[in-house]
Amino acid sequence: MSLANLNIVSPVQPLLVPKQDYRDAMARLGAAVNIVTTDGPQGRAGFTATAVCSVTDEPPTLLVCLNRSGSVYPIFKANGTLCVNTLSSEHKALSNLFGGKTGMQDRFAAACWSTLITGSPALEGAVVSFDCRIASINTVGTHDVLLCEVVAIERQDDVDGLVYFNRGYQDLLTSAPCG
Ligand SMILES: NC(=O)C1=CN([C@@H]2O[C@H](COP(=O)(O)OP(=O)(O)OC[C@H]3O[C@@H](n4cnc5c(N)ncnc54)[C@H](O)[C@@H]3O)[C@@H](O)[C@H]2O)C=CC1
Ligand SMILES: Cc1cc2nc3c(=O)[nH]c(=O)nc-3n(C[C@H](O)[C@H](O)[C@H](O)COP(=O)(O)O)c2cc1C
Repeated sequence: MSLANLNIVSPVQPLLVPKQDYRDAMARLGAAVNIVTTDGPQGRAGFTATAVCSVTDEPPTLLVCLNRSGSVYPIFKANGTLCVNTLSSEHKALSNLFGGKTGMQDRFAAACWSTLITGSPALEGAVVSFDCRIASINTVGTHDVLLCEVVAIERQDDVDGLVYFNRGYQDLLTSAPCG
């Protein structure tokens, strides 16, 4: 038999773990907290996201996983640009506000914003803001994976970071206390 005829994908599908087991396990995987924003022809929108990570530095690319059932989904897709604002320890209330069910006006009124290149809102006081154009989109289950090329960066090196772990927030100190 030639190698080309070998069936390397098993016809027997292994059973998948239940959704709640997966969520309980993912709750133990700490992650940075971000507010992802956009502005453009379809208007302004933003949402809290932990499903963000670096893909490659050539070209500088990160990914954002966005639930297609969210009110913000069609706005991001149509605008084609976004800004990933990584939150500091001062931003816990803002994270909850952008985490759903609040109108866009109220979400954005709670903080100060500027713009970098794309026009997507950059959060003042963010640990870092990555201004991006959406280069491609892959659909996986309930989410779209947005592959985003970074066109501008703004950093603040002297603020403490924020991590979401065990369904709660933890501060990340920029410099450990002396002693
Ligand atoms: N990737 C996502 O879409 C995430 C969505 N959320 C949203 O925030 C709500 C509160 O989250 P938690 O307090 O952490 O409790 P939870 O029990 O609903 O979620 C636990 C963990 O599972 C993962 N998760 C939750 N919903 C998910 C989804 N639809 N797709 C993929 N992964 C998901 C995340 O890592 C989350 O921290 C969730 O119910 C969900 O709506 C939270 C974190 C990530
Ligand atoms: C801590 C936290 C992390 C979240 N991470 C994501 C994420 O990575 N991707 C996502 O699509 N939604 C995520 N969400 C949910 C969105 O923020 C929420 O669905 C979004 O604000 C849209 O809500 P709306 O449909 O009420 O406008 C997260 C929520 C919280 C509180």
